[in-house]
Amino acid sequence: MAVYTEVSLSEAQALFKQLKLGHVTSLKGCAGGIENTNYFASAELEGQTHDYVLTLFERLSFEQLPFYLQLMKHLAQHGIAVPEPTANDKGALVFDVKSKPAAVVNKLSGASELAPTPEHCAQVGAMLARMHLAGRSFEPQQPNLRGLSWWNDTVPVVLPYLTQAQKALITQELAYQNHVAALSSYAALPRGPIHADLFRDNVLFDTVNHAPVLSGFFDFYFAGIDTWIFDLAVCLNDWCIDLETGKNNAQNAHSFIASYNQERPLLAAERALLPAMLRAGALRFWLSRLWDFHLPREASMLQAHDPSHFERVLTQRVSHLLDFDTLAACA
Ligand SMILES: Nc1ncnc2c1ncn2[C@@H]1O[C@H](COP(=O)(O)OP(=O)(O)OP(=O)(O)O)[C@@H](O)[C@H]1O
Ligand SMILES: N[C@@H](CCO)C(=O)O
Repeated sequence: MAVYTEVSLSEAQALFKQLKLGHVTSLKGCAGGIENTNYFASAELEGQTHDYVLTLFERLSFEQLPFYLQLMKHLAQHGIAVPEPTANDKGALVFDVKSKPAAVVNKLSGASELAPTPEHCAQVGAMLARMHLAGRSFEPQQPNLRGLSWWNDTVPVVLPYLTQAQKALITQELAYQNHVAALSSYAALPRGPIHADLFRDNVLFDTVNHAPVLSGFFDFYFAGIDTWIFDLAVCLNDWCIDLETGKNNAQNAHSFIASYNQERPLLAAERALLPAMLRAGALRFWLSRLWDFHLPREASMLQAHDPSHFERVLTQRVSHLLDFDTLAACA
């Protein structure tokens, strides 16, 4: 149960009053999630009930949060289905609840799809592309804090915990990624705000007439400025991967890339570097999972995910350099 900090109805009431969201009629701790305290709240305003999520951030600070919340607000206001943070009179999006930074966003409907089909992938791919385009007019800058410089800092920290074969794989991959990052074709890639963690559990779908309808993306707290193709690669490494074997699911990948490409045609340089970015995405999550697993932070509430899954994905991505059929199909 992800309620690390208890919030009373009257504390929620005070915040909702400040935000002019009406009278809180229900407040329930949310069982999902492991990083933050989340409450589902309903509030009545002018005879209508609206549903919200009240989040108390257990890891991120008051200073770090505006980038993420402003990005969500910007995307929501540009027609992308993401939770929109509520501002107070002064335009602030982060508030103090129980000495923790807190925010209130609208609740998206639906549920995560943990066994996605090509139809789910098509909808996520299209909205990912639209999200990238909508992000072009977002001005605040914050790098992807889980990007190359974090990999360079963190690989040496996890090395002592690895077997010889794992050490070889991770150091060779890091060297390869440093090489890619130095290429002029990499420097020229289009970039902007990316989600950077858009896994199956960060997307919700409704069911309408027995068919899935994407209701939105959430959990933007690893977002940052990075290449759009890296964001696409992170998605392909989760939505289009067999979780048992780490193997590419070509049907899902084709659907994901084709619908992304329809909204925003990939540049030749992006196509050329996609295989390298698939490796980068696998390295990023293998590394963060190794780091969480072997070096749990003090008093951390995070339950580490299985690192070996992304070791398998990386191995697959390195040995099957490119799923040519998938890319060719969306050319
Ligand atoms: N805006 C939203 N609308 C609907 N449901 C939401 C929203 N935000 C969060 N949720 C629900 O709350 C659950 C927990 O949210 P989230 O995944 O952001 O938790 P977390 O603890 O912040 O992060 P983590 O994914 O790292 O555990 C989600 O699985 C989702 O079901
Ligand atoms: N999506 C990440 C968890 C952090 O949000 C992972 O699966 O390792």
